Amino acid sequence: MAGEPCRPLVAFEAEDLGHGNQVVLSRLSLALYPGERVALLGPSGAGKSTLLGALRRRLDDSAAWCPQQHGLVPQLAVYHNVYMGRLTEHSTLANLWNLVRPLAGPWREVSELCDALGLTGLMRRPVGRLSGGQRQRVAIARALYQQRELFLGDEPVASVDPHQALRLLALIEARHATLVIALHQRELALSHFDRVWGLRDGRLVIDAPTHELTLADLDGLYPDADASAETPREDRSLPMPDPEALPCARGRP
Ligand SMILES: Nc1ncnc2c1ncn2[C@@H]1O[C@H](COP(=O)(O)OP(=O)(O)OP(=O)(O)O)[C@@H](O)[C@H]1O
Repeated sequence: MAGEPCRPLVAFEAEDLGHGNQVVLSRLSLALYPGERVALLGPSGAGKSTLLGALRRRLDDSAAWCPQQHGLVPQLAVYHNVYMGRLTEHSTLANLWNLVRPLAGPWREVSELCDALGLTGLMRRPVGRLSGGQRQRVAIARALYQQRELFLGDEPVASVDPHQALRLLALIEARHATLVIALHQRELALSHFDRVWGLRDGRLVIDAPTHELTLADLDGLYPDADASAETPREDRSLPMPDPEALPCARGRP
């Protein structure tokens, strides 16, 4: 109903996230709303993968997952690696048969995805014989093949050129209503996402719509960034929005 606050797909309220006894992100509060495209930024080790892992556990089967270490099997062909995105949807027998003789339906679907991702003609090539950028695209193809509403990506466009990064993001966006993507390209974060979550020093220090942010705000996340940013870092830490005040639009406006 108009005027009703929309419900987040997932929310954390003052939660500690980490590994075993090690807290990486302390007292983390954030919410992901339907339709949002979120760029997750922060220096190496800030906790981006840790947060994505926690989101993934909460969202379970509703999220397609494109991990940083692609998790591809180098000995297997591109087709088989992409097919693994939906391995659990088929019977063991079908999966075994598919290894020997690819199933017609999945072959056609994977082939279309590979064409869209610039992997035409590589369906039978073992992943171990691909370039880094090609492997990255296979990992994206496998995540797209899962056909979920939500996409979680850990630096899925890290090892491709800027032009290709745009194309890949467009493909991901076209197939998913909601995205959370870790990346290091700050300009891309501002130009192609609705919202930024910025991590630094074990905290979420930015949680804001991109139209309220500048490159200098994002530079402040990185200790090595140009110190010419004019605003002191304390002032660039943006408060959490009040979910009650947020109508449902493309995520929250
Ligand atoms: N499986 C793990 N077990 C224990 N500690 C871990 C594990 N994975 C990550 N860490 C630690 O958690 C902290 C955050 O790591 P994380 O991988 O989440 O950062 P990141 O922002 O994704 O970094 P990068 O940009 O380098 O991928 C680091 O100190 C890291 O050493």
